Amino acid sequence: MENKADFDYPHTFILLGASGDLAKKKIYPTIWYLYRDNVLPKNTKFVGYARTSQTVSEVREKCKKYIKVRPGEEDKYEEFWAANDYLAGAYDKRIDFEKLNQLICKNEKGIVANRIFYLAVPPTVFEDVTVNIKNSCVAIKGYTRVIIEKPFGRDDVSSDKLSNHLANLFKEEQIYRIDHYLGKEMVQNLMTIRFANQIFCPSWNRSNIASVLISFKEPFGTEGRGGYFDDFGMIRDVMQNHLLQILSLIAMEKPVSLHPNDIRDEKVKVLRHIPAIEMKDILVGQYVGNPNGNGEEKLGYLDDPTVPKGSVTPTYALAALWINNARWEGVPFILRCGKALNERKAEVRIQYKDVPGDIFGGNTKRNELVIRVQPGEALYLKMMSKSPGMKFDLVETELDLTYSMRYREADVPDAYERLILDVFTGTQMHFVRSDELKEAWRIFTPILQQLEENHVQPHPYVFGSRGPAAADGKLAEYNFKYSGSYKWQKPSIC
Ligand SMILES: NC(=O)C1=CN([C@@H]2O[C@H](COP(=O)(O)OP(=O)(O)OC[C@H]3O[C@@H](n4cnc5c(N)ncnc54)[C@H](OP(=O)(O)O)[C@@H]3O)[C@@H](O)[C@H]2O)C=CC1
Ligand SMILES: O=C1O[C@H](COP(=O)(O)O)[C@@H](O)[C@H](O)[C@H]1O
Repeated sequence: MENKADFDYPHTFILLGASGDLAKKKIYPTIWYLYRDNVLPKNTKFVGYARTSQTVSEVREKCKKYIKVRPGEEDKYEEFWAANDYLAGAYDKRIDFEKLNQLICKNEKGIVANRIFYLAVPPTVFEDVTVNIKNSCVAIKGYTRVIIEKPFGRDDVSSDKLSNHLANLFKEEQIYRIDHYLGKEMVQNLMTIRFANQIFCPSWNRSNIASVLISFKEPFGTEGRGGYFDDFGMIRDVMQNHLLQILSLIAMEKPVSLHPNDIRDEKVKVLRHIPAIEMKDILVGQYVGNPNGNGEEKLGYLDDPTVPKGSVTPTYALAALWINNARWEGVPFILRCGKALNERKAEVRIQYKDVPGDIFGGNTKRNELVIRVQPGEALYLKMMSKSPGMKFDLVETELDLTYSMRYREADVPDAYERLILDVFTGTQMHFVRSDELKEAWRIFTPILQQLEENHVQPHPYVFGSRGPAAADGKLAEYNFKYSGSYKWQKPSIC
């Protein structure tokens, strides 16, 4: 936090794009939960702004489906909406932003007051909105912070343009680039797992680790969002941001301290060791229809009427990234993500090398440290043990930290709750810095260009399957061994 006393000043949270999907599904519910839990500064007001002419009651009605109000919270909920205002205005008219400024000033009473702008708007109006905030709406005394959502450009050139545009208007300390995966419990746990456990630190390197697999799977397709998605594709949607962020937290060196800039310095450093992805190291896929997916017909990506005919946009991608430094040279970091797959899952698998000098007749299996981000946060280490009893056989088993069992009372907050609260407290640890973004685009832009210019045909995979058949072959190629022999005995409480 810049200054603890900041929390005593009036704050205004301004949601631009307040009529949109993200606003109603995610941002309004999140600010309500933060308000309900009394973690926001006492005098916080909320202002929605968008082109649509509507009242606060209408906004409230639209959000109803997505907001949870528990019994006993009704009065607080009324109070929350009473702290809300809404103004309709254009994104490109300075005069409208001057009106917005007047509305914000109502809460401020001429003293020090802080303002947070959340840009839940499409990239097309991004530049206008930020210029208008700068010209008409910055706090006179107090801070102005701006939260922005991806896409942060679509390649290195457009991302640099956006970064330069923002840098001309705001200081880096004012800009909070959200990658909501950085707000997830197990992603935030990565540094603790690594740097607070002597057992992992010494083995976290090329001498011991064979490969690292970072996966994101979703069981649904683009579902009418195909038009938007088609312009970006799976690599830009998930791999270049969420999965690469996870990679950098797994691979970076220990930061000097927990200061946000020390952490981000290390993330940038490790990214600088990664060369741009080569064509030989990528496999892309696109889902096709499944007449009997989960008991009902599932349409293929190209069947979505909002998707351009014959599109080769990937809905699945697997890529191996190489980190050319002393710790990781030769260890493949496999990033894998896809829509319309068999399950919802985000996880990391750190697969250790085979035990050298085997004395167990080749029956040992590799250790694997699995960090399950979602669903059901868990950390488990697959290991070999003697089978209990008279025999001297080996069994594959696990050391298991399943959150729902170990921390039954814990309330794991949603990623957006943590991240928005971080903006109020002024901590940028879990936000993307501009130089990180630059490195991310350096790694991904060439391969995106090659895929697009060469119109590379994606491998088809059936909606609801594990992805293209060729992907498992790729995993083996990158020294990720799947034996299929591991069996987990689900505890009855799980
Ligand atoms: N604490 C907990 O909650 C714990 C839960 N478990 C559960 O036990 C089950 C098994 O554990 P897990 O570590 O996943 O065991 P496995 O090593 O058997 O891995 C299973 C995963 O491997 C992948 N896979 C399947 N076929 C192949 C193939 N031919 N080639 C390569 N990969 C393949 C699949 O994921 P994909 O489709 O993504 O490739 C599958 O989910 C899981 O459901 C796990 O969640 C285990 C331990 C603790
Ligand atoms: O950023 C994105 O993430 C979501 C998945 O988020 P999760 O928190 O539900 O795992 C994904 O559906 C979307 O396409 C992508 O833009």
